[in-house]
Amino acid sequence: MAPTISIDYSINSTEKAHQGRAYVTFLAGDGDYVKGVVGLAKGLRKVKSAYPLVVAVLPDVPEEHREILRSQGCVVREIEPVYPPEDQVSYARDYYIVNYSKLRIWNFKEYNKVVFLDADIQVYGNIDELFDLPDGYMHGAIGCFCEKTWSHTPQYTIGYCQQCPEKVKWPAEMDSPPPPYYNAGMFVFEPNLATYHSLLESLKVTPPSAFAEQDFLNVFFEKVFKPIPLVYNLIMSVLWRHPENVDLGKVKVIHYCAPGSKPWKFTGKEAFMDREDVKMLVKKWWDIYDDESLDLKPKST
Ligand SMILES: O=c1ccn([C@@H]2O[C@H](COP(=O)(O)OP(=O)(O)O)[C@@H](O)[C@H]2O)c(=O)[nH]1
Ligand SMILES: OC[C@H]1O[C@H](O[C@@H]2[C@@H](O)[C@H](O)[C@@H](O)[C@H](O)[C@@H]2O)[C@H](O)[C@@H](O)[C@H]1O
Ligand SMILES: [Mn+2]
Repeated sequence: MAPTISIDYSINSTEKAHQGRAYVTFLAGDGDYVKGVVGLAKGLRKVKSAYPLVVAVLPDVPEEHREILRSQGCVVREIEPVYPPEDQVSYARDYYIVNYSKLRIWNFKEYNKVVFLDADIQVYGNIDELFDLPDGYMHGAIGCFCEKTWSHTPQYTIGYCQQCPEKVKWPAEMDSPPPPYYNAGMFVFEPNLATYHSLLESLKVTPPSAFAEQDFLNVFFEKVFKPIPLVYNLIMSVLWRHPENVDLGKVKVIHYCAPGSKPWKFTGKEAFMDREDVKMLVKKWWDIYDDESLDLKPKST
């Protein structure tokens, strides 16, 4: 009688927890941001990330682009757009209105922990440890108020920045300084249906503002926001606004959000784009994007 071999298909609790983890990015339109997602997929593969990259795509992302993403191992998931209430508002950049659709990822309930990354982000060091950050918080890296995009704010007017709160003191007559404000290009959270519905309900009564969903998320999660080091989301402009806060050799995540810094449309003509560190980082991005050995199915040599 052949021995019966019982195969244990039960997975251990660690593997089970890890199964619910994913990197998520967001793609809208039929333009070149798809190159950002391909670069991100290859960058995550290069640093041997243990979790899949899910791409939340708006309906206007063409099937051809979705196929490219699937061929790079991405999970492509269509989401419906989210629009803020109709209102007169001048966004810091006209297209920011599209970014409210990021809110749909709180409905990705098949995942219990998500690291969100903008498509103009590249990961140069493994960041899987972010999934072990404590539950119940919104983890993110604080941004910078020194770019012209902030010229409409009191902090910009008085020269205050959270990256160097001692440099220009917040005047007592202006009450308290703004609470820590994170850049919504990278954050760590748990999808949750109740939170998702609360976000959508709250958005219905929140007038849109210059930084669209980034402003909205900062207010919504203010009480549970936990800052994490800049190494996990270095806003490129910090390189020249706060060089004392950056050790580029230790940075794991670069966010190509400075005007003119998107690698796929880099001309080097905008302000600060002729810097050696910027040109090096753009080349670094292209080296990964063009590296065929990082394709999901490397072309047979
Ligand atoms: O036409 C667009 C505009 C934005 N995005 C997505 O929305 C994110 C936020 O926009 P962006 O990164 O341009 O804002 P920034 O960080 O530069 O202010 C992008 O990274 C993409 O993931 C997109 O896919 N298509
Ligand atoms: O829709 C609003 C966007 O606002 C943020 O970008 C801005 C903001 O961070 C400013 O602080 C910087 O000055 C600026 O350069 C940068 O582009 C997020 O990166 C993006 O994902 C998205 O949320
Ligand atoms: Mn971005």
